[in-house]
Amino acid sequence: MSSLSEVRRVAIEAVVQACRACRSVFNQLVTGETLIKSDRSPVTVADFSAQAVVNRYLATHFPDDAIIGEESAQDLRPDTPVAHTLCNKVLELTNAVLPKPALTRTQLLDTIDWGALSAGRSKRSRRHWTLDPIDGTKGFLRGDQYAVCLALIIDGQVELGVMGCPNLPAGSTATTTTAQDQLAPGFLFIAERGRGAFSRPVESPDASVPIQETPIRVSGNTDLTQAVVCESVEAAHSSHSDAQRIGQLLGIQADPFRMDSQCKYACLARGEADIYLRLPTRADYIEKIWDHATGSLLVEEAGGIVTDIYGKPLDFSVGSFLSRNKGVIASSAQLHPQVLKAVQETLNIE
Ligand SMILES: Nc1ncnc2c1ncn2[C@@H]1O[C@H](COP(=O)(O)O)[C@@H](O)[C@H]1OP(=O)(O)O
Ligand SMILES: [Mg+2]
Ligand SMILES: [Mg+2]
Ligand SMILES: [Mg+2]
Repeated sequence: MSSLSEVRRVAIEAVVQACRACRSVFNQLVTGETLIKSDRSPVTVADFSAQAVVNRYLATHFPDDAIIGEESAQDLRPDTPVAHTLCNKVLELTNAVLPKPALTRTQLLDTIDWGALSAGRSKRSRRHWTLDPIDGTKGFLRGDQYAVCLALIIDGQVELGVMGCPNLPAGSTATTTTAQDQLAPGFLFIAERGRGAFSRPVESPDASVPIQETPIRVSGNTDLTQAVVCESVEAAHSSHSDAQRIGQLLGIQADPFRMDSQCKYACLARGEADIYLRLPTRADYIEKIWDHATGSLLVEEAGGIVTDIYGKPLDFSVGSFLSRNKGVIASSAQLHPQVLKAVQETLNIE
């Protein structure tokens, strides 16, 4: 079994290289390189490539570990010109960042599907990874925020989380990203259960200078009138109208800031926002583990609390879905009881 420091090192390297693949795509992305999945959500060559890169690192270093990743290579496998073009593009991107030898087409497809192909392991294993290769694909396509999110789950508990946010500026809650932000290195966040949460640049502007990690903490603000709430850009992912009513009940003055992806958890963890609300828009939507595993550990290790709208901790022990939870409320430990109460009053939860 590898030491935790080795696991941490490999997870960071995998996410850094996946971020590199995403960045190189953004500058060249053309419409034909986006697919709409059966659930109507978009997926790009960058999502496939980032999943291939991370899975390759994990499969090489931890061949016995199971992986639950968001994407599958199903749309790249058909023997059609469209699938071939897409697949070649993913292959080129992936091989540009992975160590040699280069992957073949078949190896690429199997690497993307590594989690599913080795699914038997997740039943036997006490530990597995979960990966969202690009969380916030809509943000990515707009040139705004997105995150590469990797987490290690052992016995149903998230133990390690690494989140790469290539477009995230330093200490700004601006929702749109400037050309300058896209050129900056962005931020990478690391959380280890019981060992704290840290921030560093995704890459060093100067390869000869070692990258420093800085510990991060949630905000110490206890004045709700001054609190900053963050929520999804997409009203379909979190109810903006319920959040507005909750904000009024709490006496919050500022408008919420809207941002795609788990970057919201990172902004909370580094004290830039006070409250993250993810309020259900549909009774039948069940959150997926890869959308919350990394972010929730980051906030907890930075001193915050993460629950669902019932006040229950997120339960990562039941497969790919958070089927025992509904919505998310995250904030500092001081503010959480008041926020939860306002959410429950507004949503008529007994
Ligand atoms: N109805 C929904 N409620 C909550 N989250 C959703 C919903 N539909 C999709 N999502 C997920 O929200 C995530 C983005 O969140 P955010 O709004 O915070 O950027 C995506 O991973 C997306 O999953 P998917 O990739 O399967 O579409
Ligand atoms: Mg998606
Ligand atoms: Mg995704
Ligand atoms: Mg996601």
